Formats: sequence, C-alpha cells, structure tokens
Amino acid sequence: MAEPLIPTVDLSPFTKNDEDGKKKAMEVITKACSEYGFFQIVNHGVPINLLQRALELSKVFFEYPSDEKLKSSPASNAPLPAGYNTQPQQSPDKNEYLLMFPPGSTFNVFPQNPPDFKRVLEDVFSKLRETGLLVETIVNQCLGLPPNFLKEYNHDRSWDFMVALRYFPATESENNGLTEHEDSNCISLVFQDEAGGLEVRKDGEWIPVIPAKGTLVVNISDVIQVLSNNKFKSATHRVVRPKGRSRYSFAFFYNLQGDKWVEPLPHFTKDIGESPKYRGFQYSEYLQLRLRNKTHPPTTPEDEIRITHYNITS
Ligand SMILES: O=C(O)CCC(=O)C(=O)O
Ligand SMILES: [Fe+2]
Repeated sequence: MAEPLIPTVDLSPFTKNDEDGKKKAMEVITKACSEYGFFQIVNHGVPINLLQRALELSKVFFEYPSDEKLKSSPASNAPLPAGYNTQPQQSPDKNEYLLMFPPGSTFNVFPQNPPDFKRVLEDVFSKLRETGLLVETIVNQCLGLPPNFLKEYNHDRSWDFMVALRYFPATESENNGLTEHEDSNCISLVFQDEAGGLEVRKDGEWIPVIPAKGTLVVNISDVIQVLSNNKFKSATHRVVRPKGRSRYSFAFFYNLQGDKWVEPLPHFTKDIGESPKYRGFQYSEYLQLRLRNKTHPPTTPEDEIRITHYNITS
C-alpha cells in the first residue's frame, strides 16, 4: 500500500499509558514537525459524531441568505471580529466564516439558527481545547523541554479562538480559497469535509491533505518555531477551492496570551552553542502586524508581515 502523504498518528497510547506506543508516535511527530510542521491525529478525544455534526450545522448556517447570516455580525469592540464575517471584496481569499472565542466570552456572537449550532460550537471548542493541550504536552516532550514547560508558559486559554469556514466553489479562472501562509499562534487543529482542498508545502511541493472522517490535522505554528529556534517548523499551508461545490472546514487556534515575550529558548540556543535565529518580541505586537496584513493589504503579497520579520540575519 502506498504511504499516506501526511502521517497519521494514533494518540490513544497517551491516554492508555502505553510507553512503547507513545515512543513510536513521538518519533513520527518529531520527524513531521522537524520537516514541515503538519501531521494528522486519530483517537484524539473529540467524538467523531461531534465533528460531523459541526460540519453539517455549519453547512446549514452558511447556506442561509445573507440577511439571516448578517444577524450574527460582530460587535465592534472585539479584538477579532467574533461572529459572522465575509472577506473584503478585494481579498484573494474566497471564503466566509464564523469566529468564536472560548464559550462564555462576552465577545461571542452566535447565530440563533440552526437552533443546535451554538451548543455544538461550544462543545467542539471545549473538546478541541483539550486536544490542543494534549498535543502541546506531546510537542513539549518531543522537543525535550522540561515537563509542563509549554503548559506553564502558555497557561491563559482566553486567547484561543475557532473559525467555521465556508469556501465558495472554484471558478473556471481561479481557485484560491486561502492564500499560502503560516499560522501565528502555537498549534492549530483543522478538520475539513470530504471536498478536501487543504495543502501543506513540503520540500517546495504542495501536498494535499486527503480528507478522512474524524481525523484532525495538526499544524505547528510560528510561536513553536521561534521558541524552538526552527527545530520545529511552522507549516506553510493554503486552501484550494474545489470546483462545483462549496467546501467546509473548522480551524481551532491554540493561541498564546498577547503580553507574552516570544524568543528562542536557551534550550535551543546557548545551552547547545547555537545563535538565536529570531529577535524577541511581544506576541501582541506580532498579532497586530498580522492583522494589519488583512486590514491594509500591501500592494505586493510578498510584503505581508510573516515571522521572518523577526529574523536575525547576520
Ligand atoms: O480551512 C482550512 O482547512 C484551513 C484554514 C486555515 O489555514 C486558517 O484559517 O488559518
Ligand atoms: Fe492556517
């Protein structure tokens, strides 16, 4: 049988305390994170039915007429526009989305319909947050950091957010759904419907993530890349829209508190005689620069701020 293109890791050894299984899983994860920062997980603790239900309900929601969706427009004071959003007309990203912060956040604006949607979104969020913590713990161990290091550094869960996305069908002339990028946060978890379209760049080639029910995609993001001084890679990924149908997905961003200082850790620099590859920065500063890419897009996309903004080049 052909090798699956993106490795799929069974996380059950981590809940069953199967030491041998954990070791094997960690080898696969370490390799994937060192090369390109993407892998898939099964037995991750989020019920498959819940993931399916979330996709079904988001499909119902996004198929409503605009005026119904616009009833969940964001309140103006939120740090990110929680609620229903469309991309600006000039954006190359042809999607619409519903964004939420943790259940109970006062920024959240939920649709009234379909009636079960809010409860399912809150459930999915809570479950993905638990899986995010588990993955962070595994990444911590794969990086050889002291136990609980990342958990303690990244203890404030109020910055996490999730988006339900709907991508419009490709046209004859273009199929960009989400332009290539790296996520700014720590770890992202994604699931997509059977239309597929998510791709990751490995050795200069775009590798499609073949959709598989109940499977979550793990995406290592910029904060982990900086802390580990490039030992683990922030995945470059994009979404290509399929023809003839819309495509639905969810992305959960296991984030970091804005006032945290981010810089390569001593473990990956002075302790091993390596120079830092990034200068330190406050996370909220980087978030603002990234947000500005969206609100004030530069004329050439190459001028968008990425994590390379903090590179030490000498
Ligand atoms: O829709 C997807 O599959 C991925 C979304 C994504 O990469 C993002 O929102 O940053
Ligand atoms: Fe992304």
